[in-house]
Amino acid sequence: MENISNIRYGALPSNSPYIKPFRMRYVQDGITKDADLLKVHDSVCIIIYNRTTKKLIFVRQFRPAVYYAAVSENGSETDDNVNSTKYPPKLAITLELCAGIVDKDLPLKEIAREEILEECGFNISSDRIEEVMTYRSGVDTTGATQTMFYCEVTDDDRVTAGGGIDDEIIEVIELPMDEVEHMVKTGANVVSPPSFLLGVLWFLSNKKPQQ
Ligand SMILES: Nc1nc(=O)c2ncn([C@@H]3O[C@H](COP(=O)(O)OP(=O)(O)O[C@H]4O[C@H](CO)[C@@H](O)[C@H](O)[C@H]4O)[C@@H](O)[C@H]3O)c2[nH]1
Ligand SMILES: [Mg+2]
Repeated sequence: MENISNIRYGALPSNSPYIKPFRMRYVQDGITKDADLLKVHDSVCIIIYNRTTKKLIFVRQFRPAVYYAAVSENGSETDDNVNSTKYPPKLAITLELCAGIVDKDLPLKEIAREEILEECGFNISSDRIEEVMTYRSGVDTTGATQTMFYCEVTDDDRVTAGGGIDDEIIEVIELPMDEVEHMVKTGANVVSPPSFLLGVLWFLSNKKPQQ
C-alpha cells in the first residue's frame, strides 16, 4: 500500500464524475457575496463491532488529499516532482470507518451493506444495520450529507478478506476498545476524518460492552 511513485498534479477536467466546482453568488443583508463550492456525492459510513473478537473494525488506505496537504504544509506543493522519499506515503495512510459514496439509486442502508461486504468482507443482511445519524460532512465547500450506521458482526459473517473493489487498496484492521478510547481521549497519532472520531465516541457512549 505504501508503494506510491510518479506523483503528478494537474488541472481538474470539467467532466470529473466525483467533483464539480462552481460559484454561488448571493446577497445577504444587502451585501453581495460569492461562495466557491464543490458538488460532491453524499456518503455513508459504518461503525462495525466484531462480537467474536470484541474489537472495532476499521479501514486504512492511502489518501491523496491527505498526502497533498501533508506535503504542502512543508511548503513543497508547487514541486513538479514530489519527493516520496522526503515525504513518505505513510504520512497519508488514514484510519477510517468503513465508508462509501452514494453513487447508486439504492436505499442508504443497502449502500452501507455493500460497503461492509466490499471493504471489510462481512456479508450481513440490512436488517442488522442500525441508522445512527445524518450530518453535513462539509459546511464550507460542499454541504454534502453523510449518514452513519452501526452494525455488529461475528467471524462467522466473514466471506472474504475485504479490501475494496476495482482498483481500491484497503487494509482492514481490528482495534481493541482501550486503544480507540485512548485515541479519541487524547488525539494522539490521529490521521483520521472527524467521522472516525465521532463514530468511536458514539460507540463508547451507546454500545460499549460491559467488561
Ligand atoms: N479516478 C478517481 N478519481 C477520483 O477523484 C476519485 N475519487 C474517488 N474515486 C474512487 O471512487 C471510489 C470511492 O470509494 P468509496 O465509495 O469507498 O468512498 P470513500 O473514498 O471511502 O469516501 C468515504 O469515506 C470518507 C471518510 O472515511 C468520507 O470522507 C467520504 O465522504 C466517503 O464517501 C473508489 O473506488 C475511489 O478510487 C476516485 N477515482
Ligand atoms: Mg470507502
